[in-house]
Amino acid sequence: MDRAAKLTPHLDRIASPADLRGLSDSALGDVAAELRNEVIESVATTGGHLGSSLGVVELTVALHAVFDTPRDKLIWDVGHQCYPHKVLTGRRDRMATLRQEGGLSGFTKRSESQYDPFGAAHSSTSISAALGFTIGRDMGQPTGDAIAVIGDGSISAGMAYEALNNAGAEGRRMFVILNDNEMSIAPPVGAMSKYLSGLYASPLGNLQQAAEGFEAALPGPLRDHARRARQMVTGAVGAKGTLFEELGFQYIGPINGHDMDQLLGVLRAARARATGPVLIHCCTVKGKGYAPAEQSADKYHGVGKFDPASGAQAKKRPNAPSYTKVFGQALSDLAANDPRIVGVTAAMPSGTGMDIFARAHPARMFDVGIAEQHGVTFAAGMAASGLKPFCAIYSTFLQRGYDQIVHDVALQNLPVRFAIDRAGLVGADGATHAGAFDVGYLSALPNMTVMAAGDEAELVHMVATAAAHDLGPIAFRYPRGEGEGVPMPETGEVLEIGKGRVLSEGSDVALLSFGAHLGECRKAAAKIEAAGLSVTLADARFAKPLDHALLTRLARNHRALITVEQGARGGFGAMVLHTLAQDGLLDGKLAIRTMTLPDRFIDQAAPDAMYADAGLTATDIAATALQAAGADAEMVLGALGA
Ligand SMILES: Cc1ncc(C[n+]2csc(CCOP(=O)(O)OP(=O)(O)O)c2C)c(N)n1
Ligand SMILES: CC(=O)[C@@H](O)[C@H](O)COP(=O)(O)O
Ligand SMILES: [Mg+2]
Repeated sequence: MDRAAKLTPHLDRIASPADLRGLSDSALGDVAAELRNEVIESVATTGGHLGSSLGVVELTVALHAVFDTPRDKLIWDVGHQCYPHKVLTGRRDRMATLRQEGGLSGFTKRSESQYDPFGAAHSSTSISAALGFTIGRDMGQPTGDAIAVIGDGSISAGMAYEALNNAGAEGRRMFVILNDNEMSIAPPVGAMSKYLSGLYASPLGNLQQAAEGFEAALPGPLRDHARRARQMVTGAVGAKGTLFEELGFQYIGPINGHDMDQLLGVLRAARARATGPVLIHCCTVKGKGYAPAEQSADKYHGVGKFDPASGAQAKKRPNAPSYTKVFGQALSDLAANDPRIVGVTAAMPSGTGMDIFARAHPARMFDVGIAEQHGVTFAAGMAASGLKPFCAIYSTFLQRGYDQIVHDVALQNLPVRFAIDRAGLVGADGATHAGAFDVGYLSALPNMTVMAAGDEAELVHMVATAAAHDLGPIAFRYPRGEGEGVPMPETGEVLEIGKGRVLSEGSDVALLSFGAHLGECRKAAAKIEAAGLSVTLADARFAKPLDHALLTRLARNHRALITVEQGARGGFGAMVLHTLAQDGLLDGKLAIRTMTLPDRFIDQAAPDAMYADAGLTATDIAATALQAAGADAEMVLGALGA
């Protein structure tokens, strides 16, 4: 993109936030206007979280202009709205690398910049982190004020209340900016959303807003008198404090988060006067200033590359249905004949396919907001009542509800069905969103059944199996994106719990796949056979309970047994090792290798590149198998086409 052609004279002068602090208020407005266009043009070439970023352009400029970042700690909740922040904090020239291998993260990240004091991506952590920094400041650490910017969706999560509760009680000076754009990924749900809308619809709210606007325009001493008068009036009419004031925060707002004068006035006043925790309620528009985003239902929450002139997104034709769509449709079909099936999502109906289910069964899909902990125990209550709840939560976000899975579901042996999307490596969202740990953290639980779909047809069978399984909790995992393009069954067959399947018989090497790396294992098998060894390829289907008969057969009849999974150590391969040891099959004759994700976090890249980085390509699998089977180096190199 030819920068000269874009004419951003004001933005060009901003090498760091310090350069904002010498500008006039109107010049700051000019920077914001150019910054918005910069974000649109940049995300058009990379894709990413456009809507949220456009909603905080003025807020970002004002926060960096008023506060002394990086000494003052600006903490973005989720961090998906941080693109304007990244442009202003020295990363403008790297925005073209956003969410790509070796490039900028799509979220804030400590290792990326001193202006990113706290990493994010999972929501609702910013107030807790800000309070932590505040304690640090008060105990003499070299840090200034802490400012958490949290959205109306993110503030619906329990963790945010834990933090508000604690911060309100601590009573220490810190700032929370509630960025209220009346959107989560989908339109917001929950009583909190209604409450916030009420705050700026209330007559008092409007009066307060008018008074504050008037106040902010007054010169210093007069402004103090006006403020005191307003507080007396609101006090006199017995104005009920907002929830936030009841929790010990000074509440300011609602203010217009796109009005630079209001923002600057309120932030300057708050910074000058705050002696305790302050919450500034900022009303913004998700996708602000870009018609295609403002007009779209999801406000361009997450977009691919697009034409900035029209907003038209580059749509590539899928080769196969996505696992998400296959799940949503399979569940909808089953629910048509089973009134006990209900669905639960935590603010991600479209991401999980629960939107498909909701269109078919609107009264049976429950969106609990960003509240995975509540969602799991809510589903447990449904199961205890006799319903068949399908709790559809991404692997990475399910981590948020782990104790609820242990304590409320597994321990009580309640038949909650967990539909775990985004299992394995997810690509552009990087390490924070990797679905790496669910197999380990679920297989460790008594009563839990853990499945993984080898392809999209297997997913249909697993949905049917889960629906039929009333004996206790059951989970099935599947990756982000398209399936393998295999023939699809008319309906799902109910699988025998704990039984795997053999896809091809051999005698030298056994490849035991768990989940969607089955395709890569097929390619590896071909390479191993090309090297002259015969291969048994099996799909375990279950990590718990394991198929002991299959394991015994593979262990007894092969020189080498290789397990492969799209997950971290401590998952499927570990379960196999436990079982082989218990079954006395670790006799020293069998060469065993467990192929997992490595013991490190893997940054964003295309999924194939991430799996290559993880050492899980077909070539890696073949090399591992051949070496385990005692093939000489020449044979291995030959097989690898090296
Ligand atoms: C624990 C967790 N659950 C779900 C998500 C997925 N997610 C990312 S952004 C988002 C919506 C956030 O809404 P809001 O805080 O209002 O921010 P906005 O996008 O409106 O700026 C969700 C659900 C997440 N990042 N973390
Ligand atoms: C910011 C966030 O956490 C979500 O928007 C997430 O990026 C969605 O992931 P998918 O794109 O895989 O649905
Ligand atoms: Mg929002």
